Amino acid sequence: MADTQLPPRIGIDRPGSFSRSVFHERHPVLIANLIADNTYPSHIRDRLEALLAETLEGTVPPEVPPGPNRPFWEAEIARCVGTPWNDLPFLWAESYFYRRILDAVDHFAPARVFYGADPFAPQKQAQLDGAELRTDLEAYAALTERDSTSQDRAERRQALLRAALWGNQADLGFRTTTAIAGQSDIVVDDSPAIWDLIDGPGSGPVIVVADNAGRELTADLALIDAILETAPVELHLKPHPYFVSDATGRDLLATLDALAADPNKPVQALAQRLRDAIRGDRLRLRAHGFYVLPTTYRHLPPDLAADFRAARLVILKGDLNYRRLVGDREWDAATPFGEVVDYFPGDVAALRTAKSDLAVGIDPVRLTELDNASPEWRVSGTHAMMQVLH
Ligand SMILES: O=P(O)(O)OC[C@@]1(O)O[C@H](CO)[C@@H](O)[C@@H]1O
Repeated sequence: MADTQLPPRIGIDRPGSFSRSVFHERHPVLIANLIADNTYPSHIRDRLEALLAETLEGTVPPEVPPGPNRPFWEAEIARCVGTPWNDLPFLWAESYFYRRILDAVDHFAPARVFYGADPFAPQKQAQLDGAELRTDLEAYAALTERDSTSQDRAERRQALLRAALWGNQADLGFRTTTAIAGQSDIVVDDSPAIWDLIDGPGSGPVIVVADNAGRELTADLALIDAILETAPVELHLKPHPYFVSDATGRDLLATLDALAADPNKPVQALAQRLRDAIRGDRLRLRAHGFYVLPTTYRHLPPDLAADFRAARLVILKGDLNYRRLVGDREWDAATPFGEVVDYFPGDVAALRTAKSDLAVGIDPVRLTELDNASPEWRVSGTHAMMQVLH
């Protein structure tokens, strides 16, 4: 589909909309949490509160916040300076908001005390230490202990894929103001095609573009371990903190440590296999500046496009990757997935729990049922989808 045919961008101006609630209801709690969780001196707390006030009532200032991708942000801010936050596109505004948070807490300020510190680390660590993750790991241990027949193996692989899918509920940005109300439904399930691509011919890797640290990354790593039985894997991570719990390289290392220290032997063995795979370059790790930009996958940098083209499958995890894949726009949810993402350079699978207004590729009859039965299904995190283009 050509750029000119795309529907309008989702904004944050409409009263009562989900996107507006993210800025006007979620972000005040998010900033309060940052201030409560971290030992920030008053000037950093003041900056965070001023940023929040600016996003609620102010306009985009001319200063370019420090950090990577500077030329990109210089051009974007030159274009948007003076624009009221309320008139910005949702995805752009959120991406810029998180960069401004990192500026406010001195994340990119060399020689300052909080240089490089992750403002969301206390929340991420609490999830790594939490009871929910312990339960996940018990379930993993039980699942992997009874693997003898080929049917068991197929069931185990499918269980790991589903765990990685539902792991996306553990997103701490979403949980800032929303309690999870269970796992209701997989609205689209293209999982047979996912396994066919993973097990298919060719020497290219499966690329997994991670989303959240903690429980989601743990489930992703268990899935990656299963994929490694048939294909090399490349795990793509954020180069710096973003959208609260997005996984960085440091989060990966902390997760491997947590798995290695777990009392369950199968979990310790998982950590060992993953570490061996990293040492042996069968599991490659990559961070890329593209993953912290508000642009969509339509505008991939050439190096990532080449990697995606050479991969046997690209698995995009989570809601934000979905928004960037299909475009954060007012789609008719019945628009075929393949029509929307036909631009993608290779085979791609999107695994997300629905936590924002947009969806595509939903069967029209199913869509009517969903809209009638639970009007909040697009934003409640209780509905999931696994969609494939190949
Ligand atoms: O990418 P993720 O972690 O699945 O979700 C990102 C998210 O928390 O951010 C947006 C609101 O800030 C929503 O799209 C979604 O709820």
